[in-house]
Amino acid sequence: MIQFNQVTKSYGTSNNALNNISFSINKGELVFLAGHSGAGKSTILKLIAGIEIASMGSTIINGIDLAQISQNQRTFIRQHVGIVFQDHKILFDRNVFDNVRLGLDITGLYNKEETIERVTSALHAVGLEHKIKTHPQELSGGEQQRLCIARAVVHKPKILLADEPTANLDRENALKILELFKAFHKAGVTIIISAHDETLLSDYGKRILYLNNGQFRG
Ligand SMILES: Nc1ncnc2c1ncn2[C@@H]1O[C@H](COP(=O)(O)OP(=O)(O)OP(=O)(O)O)[C@@H](O)[C@H]1O
Repeated sequence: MIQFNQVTKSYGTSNNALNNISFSINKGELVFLAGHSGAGKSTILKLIAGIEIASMGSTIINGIDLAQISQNQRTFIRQHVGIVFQDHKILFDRNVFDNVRLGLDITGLYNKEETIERVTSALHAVGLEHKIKTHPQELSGGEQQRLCIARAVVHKPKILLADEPTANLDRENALKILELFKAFHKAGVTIIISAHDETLLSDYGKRILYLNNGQFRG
């Protein structure tokens, strides 16, 4: 379902962010991306989401080479991808409901009733249904992360990408967030989670891809 063939990504600086990497991830897999700051984890996620394009090599999602498609097709692919961004991208002038609703904008086809149903169901899935009218500044760090996850899944994506979703959380809250991803995984979603804290990941018995300076190690 996700295939990288000899992918190199350069941002025009002296070192490549990714250097000739190849891997594939099957439909329904849960995979962790581990590695130091600057190793290239976010770059892999951005390539899968079609936010960035590979400089060399091919990035294939569901048999479609992202380098070969039109902007419209790219939007279509992105409708099947949910992203939990590293910098959260929470809008603090809107309440929880409106922040989650933003996740539906990429599809934009829902009437008011469907919108309410989808947002409520996403908030229920992350245990935030009681905070629907709350403003984000009144949420704890863990709750803000749950809000980001609800926004990422509200359009029911087939692929869920999460960039350092456990950063800045204590171990207890980080484990709760990982449990949430496990629940989406059980529901059949393909999930890729980046994290620099390898000790957190090792207990999970899932596949871990270790990155070091834009290449896989081990
Ligand atoms: N937009 C950009 N322009 C120039 N260089 C970039 C850009 N984005 C990333 N890089 C560089 O590419 C390399 C890989 O960055 P990337 O963000 O993928 O790493 P990361 O493993 O996600 O790091 P972190 O854990 O700190 O988020 C780094 O050297 C980074 O400085």
